[in-house]
Amino acid sequence: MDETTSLSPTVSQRDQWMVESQVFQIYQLFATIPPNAQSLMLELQRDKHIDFLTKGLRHLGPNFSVLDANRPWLCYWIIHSIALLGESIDDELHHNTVEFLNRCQDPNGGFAGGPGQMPHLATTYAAVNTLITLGGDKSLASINRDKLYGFLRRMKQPNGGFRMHVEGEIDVRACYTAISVASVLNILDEELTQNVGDYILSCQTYEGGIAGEPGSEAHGGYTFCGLAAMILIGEVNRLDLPRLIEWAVFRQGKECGFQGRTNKLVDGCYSFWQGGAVALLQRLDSVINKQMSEALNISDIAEEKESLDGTSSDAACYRWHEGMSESCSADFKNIGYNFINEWRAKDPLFHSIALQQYILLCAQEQDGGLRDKPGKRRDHYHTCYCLSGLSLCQYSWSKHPDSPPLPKAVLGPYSNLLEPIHPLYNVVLERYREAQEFFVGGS
Ligand SMILES: CC(C)=CCC/C(C)=C/CC/C(C)=C/COP(=O)(O)OP(=O)(O)O
Ligand SMILES: [Zn+2]
Repeated sequence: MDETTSLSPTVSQRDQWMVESQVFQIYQLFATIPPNAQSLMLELQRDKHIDFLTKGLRHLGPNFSVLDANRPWLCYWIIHSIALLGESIDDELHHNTVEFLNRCQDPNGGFAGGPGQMPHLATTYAAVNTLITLGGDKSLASINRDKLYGFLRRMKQPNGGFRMHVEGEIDVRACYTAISVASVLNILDEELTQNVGDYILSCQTYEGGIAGEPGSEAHGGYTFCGLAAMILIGEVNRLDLPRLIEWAVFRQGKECGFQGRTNKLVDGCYSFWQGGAVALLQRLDSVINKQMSEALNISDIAEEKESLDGTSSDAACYRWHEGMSESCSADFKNIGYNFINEWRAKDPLFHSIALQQYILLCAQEQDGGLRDKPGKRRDHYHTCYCLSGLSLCQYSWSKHPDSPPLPKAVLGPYSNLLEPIHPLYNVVLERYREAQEFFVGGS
């Protein structure tokens, strides 16, 4: 390779520079305009977003036929976004959505991507979260929990993981969606949780993040899924949390938003997947401190032992992981179940104002809807996950989910404030509480 070839940029470098230049142009423009114009630029276009979302729930054009096996997802992305904005849909749309999802429910349990299709864990998660978000007895009672439990058991694999559907892939998404619905519907038991922790642990990579499957690359989407699932089953202390934090926080770059994996482009949806993982880690203070102090003690002991008998520090590190699972599991077993009440938040571990800036200035379309990055088109998926990330940012300093954030925590006018979410399930907190009352309190 001659010198010229070695100096020419790679395709990924060019893509990165293009995105940086588009983002910085927006920030430069923002910096040069008067404060009242800045305030307008930072305003969340609530009415336009509601308009874009409600239209999508009533009618979608022929281009959407590619999402025919994802119809409960469209319901979730849209209805959750509307709930985050503090609004709800009218009675007729509410009724029609419950009826539609009921037609997606398989007689043998689980929800399919559309009526007559095969049940799938991802669309089951989307349907359950939608019905919880809609709320009300009719919506909540429409979920056949006994049959759903049977579906989850059929998807369970001997290695601890779950399959997405019959003969489908086994991955960390499947673990999260199965555990999340079982947990929120109060049907989680030992048969479902058995060895899930081993499977997820086998997906934590040398970088510190979590991959979709053992041996793959760490990715924000799977990292959120793996971490949330580990919290829900009370085994989060088994992950190497200091490395996970380091990997996750360094995914926020100079564009102010998050990337999904090392050396890839910023994308608004990772405001939730990565921002959500960091928000969860922020609340695991005591587990992380315990891991760190145990690591220090162990490495002191390891050094001493190595000087005595030449045992390698790798072996000591392995023992540290083994020891952790025994010594901590009793203390932290309940952390998943009590998570929302234990809201012992520290200051955010990510730059919350910078992320809000990316979401409002780069991901928001002034005509409604949010997107991946400047130059891309709005869509319902990115609208949902950009708004979910924005909500996390706004409450990231709050010591308790019920205390409204201080104005300085909310970038732009205070009217930008969204509803708080439960960070493990990504449903609006108030709707989660109603579901808890229905599935746990009442039964
Ligand atoms: C609950 C549930 C079903 C969660 C799904 C989580 C999730 C978003 C997983 C990401 C999947 C993935 C490998 C995307 C990479 O896409 P890419 O290569 O186009 O994007 P990138 O360049 O940003 O990595
Ligand atoms: Zn995206």
